[in-house]
Amino acid sequence: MLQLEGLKVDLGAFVLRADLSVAPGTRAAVVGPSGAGKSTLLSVVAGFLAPAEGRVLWDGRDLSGQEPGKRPLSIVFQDNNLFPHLSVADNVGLGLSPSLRLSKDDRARVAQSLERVGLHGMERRRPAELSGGQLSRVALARVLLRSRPLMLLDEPFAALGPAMRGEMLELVQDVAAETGATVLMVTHDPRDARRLGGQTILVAEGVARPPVATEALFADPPAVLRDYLGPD
Ligand SMILES: Nc1ncnc2c1ncn2[C@@H]1O[C@H](COP(=O)(O)OP(=O)(O)OP(=O)(O)O)[C@@H](O)[C@H]1O
Repeated sequence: MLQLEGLKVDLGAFVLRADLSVAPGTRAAVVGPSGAGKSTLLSVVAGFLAPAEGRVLWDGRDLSGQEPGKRPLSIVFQDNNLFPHLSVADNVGLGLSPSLRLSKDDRARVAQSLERVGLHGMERRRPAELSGGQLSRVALARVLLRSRPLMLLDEPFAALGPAMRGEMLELVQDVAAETGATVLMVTHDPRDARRLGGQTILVAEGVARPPVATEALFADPPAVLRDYLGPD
Protein backbone atom coordinates (compact mmCIF):
# COMPACT_ATOMS: atom_id res chain seq x y z
CA MET A 1 0.00 0.00 0.00
CA LEU A 2 1.17 3.49 -0.85
CA GLN A 3 0.71 6.07 1.89
CA LEU A 4 1.41 9.77 1.70
CA GLU A 5 1.43 10.88 5.30
CA GLY A 6 1.15 14.59 6.11
CA LEU A 7 3.08 15.35 2.96
CA LYS A 8 4.09 18.91 2.10
CA VAL A 9 6.14 19.66 -0.99
CA ASP A 10 7.49 23.18 -1.11
CA LEU A 11 8.69 24.56 -4.46
CA GLY A 12 8.78 28.18 -3.27
CA ALA A 13 5.92 29.80 -5.13
CA PHE A 14 4.08 26.48 -5.17
CA VAL A 15 3.14 24.21 -2.27
CA LEU A 16 1.42 20.83 -2.57
CA ARG A 17 -0.04 18.85 0.32
CA ALA A 18 -1.24 15.26 0.40
CA ASP A 19 -2.54 12.96 3.09
CA LEU A 20 -3.83 9.82 1.45
CA SER A 21 -3.39 6.12 0.87
CA VAL A 22 -3.78 4.01 -2.24
CA ALA A 23 -4.86 0.41 -1.68
CA PRO A 24 -2.74 -2.36 -3.23
CA GLY A 25 -3.54 -3.08 -6.86
CA THR A 26 -5.53 0.15 -7.33
CA ARG A 27 -5.42 1.79 -10.73
CA ALA A 28 -5.68 5.50 -10.02
CA ALA A 29 -5.87 8.33 -12.52
CA VAL A 30 -4.31 11.60 -11.36
CA VAL A 31 -6.26 14.53 -12.77
CA GLY A 32 -6.48 18.27 -12.24
CA PRO A 33 -5.81 21.64 -13.82
CA SER A 34 -2.52 22.44 -15.53
CA GLY A 35 0.08 23.46 -12.97
CA ALA A 36 -1.93 21.95 -10.11
CA GLY A 37 0.91 19.66 -9.06
CA LYS A 38 0.25 16.26 -10.69
CA SER A 39 3.83 15.77 -11.89
CA THR A 40 5.09 17.13 -8.58
CA LEU A 41 3.10 14.44 -6.79
CA LEU A 42 4.64 11.68 -8.91
CA SER A 43 8.12 13.19 -8.49
CA VAL A 44 7.93 13.07 -4.72
CA VAL A 45 6.70 9.47 -4.76
CA ALA A 46 9.49 8.57 -7.19
CA GLY A 47 12.09 10.31 -5.02
CA PHE A 48 13.15 13.01 -7.48
CA LEU A 49 11.85 15.60 -5.01
CA ALA A 50 12.16 15.49 -1.23
CA PRO A 51 9.14 16.58 0.82
CA ALA A 52 9.52 19.48 3.24
CA GLU A 53 7.23 17.64 5.67
CA GLY A 54 5.67 14.21 5.95
CA ARG A 55 6.58 10.82 4.55
CA VAL A 56 6.05 8.52 1.60
CA LEU A 57 5.48 4.96 2.81
CA TRP A 58 5.31 1.74 0.85
CA ASP A 59 3.84 -1.23 2.74
CA GLY A 60 4.52 0.68 5.93
CA ARG A 61 8.17 1.31 5.08
CA ASP A 62 9.38 4.92 4.95
CA LEU A 63 10.98 5.60 1.55
CA SER A 64 12.63 8.88 2.67
CA GLY A 65 16.23 9.07 1.63
CA GLN A 66 15.93 6.09 -0.72
CA GLU A 67 17.17 7.02 -4.18
CA PRO A 68 14.72 6.73 -7.11
CA GLY A 69 16.35 3.64 -8.66
CA LYS A 70 16.08 1.73 -5.39
CA ARG A 71 12.39 2.47 -4.82
CA PRO A 72 9.86 -0.29 -5.54
CA LEU A 73 8.53 1.45 -8.65
CA SER A 74 8.78 1.97 -12.40
CA ILE A 75 8.16 5.26 -14.18
CA VAL A 76 6.98 6.08 -17.70
CA PHE A 77 7.04 9.67 -18.91
CA GLN A 78 5.56 11.11 -22.08
CA ASP A 79 8.91 10.78 -23.86
CA ASN A 80 9.05 7.15 -22.70
CA ASN A 81 12.55 7.77 -21.29
CA LEU A 82 14.28 5.75 -24.03
CA PHE A 83 17.92 6.17 -25.01
CA PRO A 84 18.16 7.01 -28.74
CA HIS A 85 21.56 5.34 -29.23
CA LEU A 86 20.48 2.00 -27.76
CA SER A 87 18.51 -0.75 -29.48
CA VAL A 88 14.98 -1.57 -28.41
CA ALA A 89 16.24 -4.71 -26.63
CA ASP A 90 18.90 -2.77 -24.73
CA ASN A 91 16.44 -0.06 -23.76
CA VAL A 92 14.25 -2.77 -22.23
CA GLY A 93 17.28 -4.58 -20.75
CA LEU A 94 18.15 -1.44 -18.77
CA GLY A 95 15.15 -2.31 -16.63
CA LEU A 96 17.08 -5.35 -15.39
CA SER A 97 20.62 -4.00 -15.31
CA PRO A 98 21.66 -0.33 -15.66
CA SER A 99 25.07 -1.49 -16.90
CA LEU A 100 23.46 -3.82 -19.44
CA ARG A 101 25.37 -6.81 -18.15
CA LEU A 102 22.69 -9.27 -19.14
CA SER A 103 22.85 -13.03 -18.89
CA LYS A 104 21.42 -15.31 -21.56
CA ASP A 105 18.43 -15.79 -19.32
CA ASP A 106 18.02 -11.99 -18.98
CA ARG A 107 18.12 -11.65 -22.78
CA ALA A 108 15.43 -14.29 -23.07
CA ARG A 109 13.27 -12.38 -20.60
CA VAL A 110 13.76 -9.17 -22.61
CA ALA A 111 12.65 -10.97 -25.78
CA GLN A 112 9.68 -12.41 -23.94
CA SER A 113 8.45 -9.06 -22.65
CA LEU A 114 8.90 -7.46 -26.10
CA GLU A 115 6.82 -10.26 -27.55
CA ARG A 116 4.22 -9.70 -24.84
CA VAL A 117 3.73 -6.06 -25.94
CA GLY A 118 3.63 -6.97 -29.62
CA LEU A 119 7.16 -5.94 -30.63
CA HIS A 120 8.56 -9.31 -31.62
CA GLY A 121 11.19 -8.89 -34.37
CA MET A 122 11.96 -5.25 -33.48
CA GLU A 123 14.67 -5.98 -30.90
CA ARG A 124 17.52 -4.47 -32.94
CA ARG A 125 15.78 -1.27 -34.02
CA ARG A 126 16.61 2.11 -32.51
CA PRO A 127 13.85 4.29 -31.03
CA ALA A 128 14.02 6.64 -34.08
CA GLU A 129 12.85 3.73 -36.24
CA LEU A 130 9.62 3.22 -34.28
CA SER A 131 6.19 4.87 -34.26
CA GLY A 132 4.83 6.69 -31.20
CA GLY A 133 2.70 3.71 -30.24
CA GLN A 134 5.63 1.34 -30.61
CA LEU A 135 7.78 3.59 -28.42
CA SER A 136 5.12 3.41 -25.71
CA ARG A 137 5.17 -0.37 -26.03
CA VAL A 138 8.94 -0.44 -25.48
CA ALA A 139 8.49 1.59 -22.28
CA LEU A 140 5.76 -0.79 -21.11
CA ALA A 141 7.92 -3.83 -21.93
CA ARG A 142 10.54 -2.40 -19.56
CA VAL A 143 7.92 -1.87 -16.85
CA LEU A 144 6.70 -5.44 -17.35
CA LEU A 145 10.21 -6.80 -17.05
CA ARG A 146 11.02 -4.83 -13.89
CA SER A 147 7.81 -6.06 -12.31
CA ARG A 148 7.89 -3.43 -9.59
CA PRO A 149 4.80 -3.16 -7.40
CA LEU A 150 4.13 0.51 -8.22
CA MET A 151 3.81 2.00 -11.72
CA LEU A 152 3.98 5.79 -12.15
CA LEU A 153 2.85 7.06 -15.55
CA ASP A 154 3.02 10.78 -16.33
CA GLU A 155 0.86 11.50 -19.38
CA PRO A 156 2.52 8.55 -21.12
CA PHE A 157 0.32 8.47 -24.19
CA ALA A 158 -0.50 12.17 -24.65
CA ALA A 159 1.13 12.20 -28.10
CA LEU A 160 -0.97 9.31 -29.39
CA GLY A 161 -4.37 9.39 -31.10
CA PRO A 162 -7.51 8.27 -29.21
CA ALA A 163 -7.65 4.72 -30.63
CA MET A 164 -3.98 4.05 -29.92
CA ARG A 165 -4.37 5.55 -26.42
CA GLY A 166 -7.20 3.10 -25.78
CA GLU A 167 -4.98 0.21 -26.86
CA MET A 168 -2.14 1.40 -24.64
CA LEU A 169 -4.44 1.78 -21.65
CA GLU A 170 -5.55 -1.80 -22.12
CA LEU A 171 -1.93 -2.84 -22.19
CA VAL A 172 -1.28 -0.90 -18.98
CA GLN A 173 -4.19 -2.71 -17.36
CA ASP A 174 -2.86 -6.07 -18.58
CA VAL A 175 0.65 -5.30 -17.33
CA ALA A 176 -0.73 -4.13 -13.96
CA ALA A 177 -2.88 -7.27 -13.69
CA GLU A 178 0.07 -9.52 -14.54
CA THR A 179 2.43 -7.87 -12.05
CA GLY A 180 -0.24 -7.00 -9.46
CA ALA A 181 1.06 -3.45 -9.51
CA THR A 182 -0.61 -0.34 -8.16
CA VAL A 183 -0.87 2.30 -10.91
CA LEU A 184 -0.83 6.10 -10.67
CA MET A 185 -1.40 7.67 -14.08
CA VAL A 186 -1.49 11.40 -14.78
CA THR A 187 -3.88 12.27 -17.58
CA HIS A 188 -5.66 15.33 -18.91
CA ASP A 189 -8.34 13.28 -20.60
CA PRO A 190 -11.35 12.25 -18.49
CA ARG A 191 -12.01 9.42 -20.95
CA ASP A 192 -8.59 7.97 -20.14
CA ALA A 193 -9.31 8.26 -16.42
CA ARG A 194 -12.58 6.38 -16.96
CA ARG A 195 -10.96 3.79 -19.20
CA LEU A 196 -8.39 3.06 -16.51
CA GLY A 197 -11.44 1.87 -14.62
CA GLY A 198 -10.50 2.46 -11.01
CA GLN A 199 -10.10 5.47 -8.80
CA THR A 200 -9.09 9.07 -9.29
CA ILE A 201 -6.85 11.36 -7.28
CA LEU A 202 -7.90 14.95 -7.88
CA VAL A 203 -5.07 17.46 -7.60
CA ALA A 204 -6.27 21.04 -7.24
CA GLU A 205 -5.87 24.12 -5.05
CA GLY A 206 -2.59 22.89 -3.60
CA VAL A 207 -3.93 19.53 -2.43
CA ALA A 208 -3.83 15.99 -3.79
CA ARG A 209 -7.10 14.54 -2.53
CA PRO A 210 -7.55 10.92 -1.45
CA PRO A 211 -8.58 8.60 -4.30
CA VAL A 212 -12.29 8.12 -4.94
CA ALA A 213 -14.17 5.94 -7.45
CA THR A 214 -13.69 7.52 -10.88
CA GLU A 215 -17.26 7.01 -12.11
CA ALA A 216 -18.75 8.56 -8.98
CA LEU A 217 -16.36 11.52 -9.16
CA PHE A 218 -17.18 12.32 -12.78
CA ALA A 219 -20.90 11.71 -12.26
CA ASP A 220 -20.96 14.43 -9.61
CA PRO A 221 -17.74 16.46 -9.93
CA PRO A 222 -16.76 19.03 -7.31
CA ALA A 223 -16.72 22.65 -8.56
CA VAL A 224 -12.98 22.71 -9.20
CA LEU A 225 -13.20 19.61 -11.41
CA ARG A 226 -16.29 20.95 -13.18
CA ASP A 227 -14.43 24.15 -14.04
CA TYR A 228 -11.48 22.14 -15.32
CA LEU A 229 -13.60 19.80 -17.43
CA GLY A 230 -15.59 22.67 -18.94
CA PRO A 231 -18.98 22.26 -20.62
CA ASP A 232 -19.74 18.83 -22.15
N1 LIG B 1 11.43 22.92 -10.11
C1 LIG B 1 10.44 23.75 -9.83
N2 LIG B 1 10.65 24.83 -9.08
C2 LIG B 1 9.66 25.67 -8.75
N3 LIG B 1 8.39 25.51 -9.16
C3 LIG B 1 8.12 24.46 -9.92
C4 LIG B 1 9.12 23.51 -10.31
N4 LIG B 1 8.54 22.55 -11.07
C5 LIG B 1 7.24 22.89 -11.16
N5 LIG B 1 6.97 24.02 -10.48
C6 LIG B 1 5.67 24.66 -10.31
O1 LIG B 1 4.88 23.79 -9.53
C7 LIG B 1 3.52 23.80 -9.96
C8 LIG B 1 3.07 22.40 -10.27
O2 LIG B 1 3.73 21.90 -11.43
P1 LIG B 1 3.42 20.46 -12.00
O3 LIG B 1 4.31 20.26 -13.19
O4 LIG B 1 3.50 19.48 -10.90
O5 LIG B 1 1.90 20.59 -12.45
P2 LIG B 1 1.02 19.63 -13.33
O6 LIG B 1 -0.28 19.51 -12.62
O7 LIG B 1 1.75 18.37 -13.59
O8 LIG B 1 0.85 20.47 -14.65
P3 LIG B 1 0.59 20.06 -16.19
O9 LIG B 1 -0.77 19.41 -16.19
O10 LIG B 1 0.57 21.36 -16.90
O11 LIG B 1 1.69 19.15 -16.60
C9 LIG B 1 3.47 24.73 -11.15
O12 LIG B 1 2.97 25.97 -10.70
C10 LIG B 1 4.91 24.85 -11.60
O13 LIG B 1 5.15 26.09 -12.17
